[in-house]
Amino acid sequence: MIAPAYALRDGNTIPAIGLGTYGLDDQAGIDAITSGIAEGYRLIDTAFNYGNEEAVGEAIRRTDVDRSDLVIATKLPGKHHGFDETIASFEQSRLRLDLDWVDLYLIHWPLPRLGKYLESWRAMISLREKGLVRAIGVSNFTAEMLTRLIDSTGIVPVVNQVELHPYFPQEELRAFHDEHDIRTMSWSPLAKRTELLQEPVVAEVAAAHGVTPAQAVLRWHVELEAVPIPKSSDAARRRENLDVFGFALTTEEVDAISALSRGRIWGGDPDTHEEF
Ligand SMILES: NC(=O)C1=CN([C@@H]2O[C@H](COP(=O)(O)OP(=O)(O)OC[C@H]3O[C@@H](n4cnc5c(N)ncnc54)[C@H](OP(=O)(O)O)[C@@H]3O)[C@@H](O)[C@H]2O)C=CC1
Ligand SMILES: O=C(O)C(=O)[C@@H](O)[C@H](O)C(=O)CO
Repeated sequence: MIAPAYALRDGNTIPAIGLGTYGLDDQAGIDAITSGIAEGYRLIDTAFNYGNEEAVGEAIRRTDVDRSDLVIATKLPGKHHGFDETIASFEQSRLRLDLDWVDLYLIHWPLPRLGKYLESWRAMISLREKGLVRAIGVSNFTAEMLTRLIDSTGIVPVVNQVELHPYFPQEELRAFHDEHDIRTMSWSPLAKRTELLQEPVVAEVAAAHGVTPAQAVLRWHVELEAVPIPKSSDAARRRENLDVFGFALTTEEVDAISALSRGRIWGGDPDTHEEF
């Protein structure tokens, strides 16, 4: 199963679902990511701070899928904010990934107290101009932070990757993204397999379509036109997660799942969370 793709505002494309890789490292991680690509994943989400960029690079070397058909996303860590630091950090990521170019480069967290994300954004613009990065975006940015980037540089991030799942549907931020043609990416789309998959409403929607609870939740992301990046170390679950394009939810089903909303779960408030 190959997911359809969305056009990004800069002309690049992004698959409608990707493979999260946090925790997929070492040999098991290489095997899982290699197998994920063979199963049909074309978007792979990693980060400097996941410590697995080499594993992702090895999986890419092992696959016979054309490099230009893959979208490899990685992220700048907080410890490397600043113009020169960003350029140097990117080069480390690129070498670890063993790639000529990175498809999507994101600022992982804004760290507003540090006050350097704008400098990093300017560095990312220059990396894109040099052709080392195809598309640039951010992660965990608020509407105010996005506005600051846009007003200061005139360059709009193509994506904002944020915590998004039925417990935290992010209506306001998604509306802001829509206004500015920023594609939403959903991290922890299955809410890290908490009780979400046991919620009665999720089970009802899943049963109505003859799919699993995880598929119902991932299809909910697709209906929101957000790009979920579920992580699974298990081949059967990875295939299940990708297989969400043969059915559609009604507006009522989408609304019923969104009604599970209760707010941010892991305390990763972009205004205060610091991750270096
Ligand atoms: N930008 C950011 O700040 C952040 C980005 N991320 C990114 O988002 C990705 C996904 O988020 P993550 O936190 O991993 O959480 P997810 O919501 O993807 O949940 C992963 C958990 O769900 C389980 N799981 C996966 N598929 C199924 C299924 N079909 N049925 C039942 N259980 C399932 C996995 O177990 P198993 O492996 O055993 O299948 C794992 O325990 C990360 O890997 C990372 O790439 C995450 C957090 C923050
Ligand atoms: O996984 C990521 O991208 C993160 O930003 C981390 O916050 C991660 O969620 C984590 O739990 C690190 O301890």
